Amino acid sequence: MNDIASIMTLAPVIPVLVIDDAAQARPIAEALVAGGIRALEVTLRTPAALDVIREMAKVEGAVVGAGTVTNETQLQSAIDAGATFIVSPGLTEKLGRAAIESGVPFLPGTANAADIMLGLDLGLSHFKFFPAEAAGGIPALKALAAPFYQARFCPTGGVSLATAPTWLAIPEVLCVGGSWIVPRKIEDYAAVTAAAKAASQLAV
Ligand SMILES: O=C(O)C(=O)C[C@H](O)[C@H](O)COP(=O)(O)O
Repeated sequence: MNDIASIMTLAPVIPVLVIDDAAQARPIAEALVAGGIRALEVTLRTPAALDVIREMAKVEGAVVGAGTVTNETQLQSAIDAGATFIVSPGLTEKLGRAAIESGVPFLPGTANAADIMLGLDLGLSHFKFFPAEAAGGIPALKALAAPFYQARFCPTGGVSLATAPTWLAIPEVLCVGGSWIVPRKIEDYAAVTAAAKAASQLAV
């Protein structure tokens, strides 16, 4: 799995994970994979995140990436922990160049035309659209996708199971991202598998 397009098309949804306890990493990843969701974005928002990546990477079928990567140091730590793709909330030239140089599949956040132009200049073509709802929602992405017809997107930020189908109906959208599948306080792994199943069955 060495290109971002393949990772984006494993399932219609990439779950955005905020996990506080590394002991929950494997059961959560197993529950998601059982529900048909393989690409897992572990955000670097908790002290446990790098351990979570290490644990999830042991789960068969899981394709584990790091999210909330904002600089080169985090990029390297995530790769060292076993992240096989990298997601960032925004795009800087420094981070973009470092990610490209490392060879890791990279999905940088973009919210406007200038962000996308920076990405295209760097040779990137697949972007997160973040924060999707707050940055103008579906009308904004449709307007951006017209001039940047070569770009492909993963809208993230405010997307839900209810709104995902409308986003996924946009031809330039390969998948959506969202935190709704795995709540931060989790007790019921069967519910995670059920939510993953519902998400994995969305039409693309
Ligand atoms: O952590 C990152 O790298 C981000 O860019 C932010 C997340 O992708 C969104 O916060 C998910 O949004 P919700 O699904 O509305 O919770």
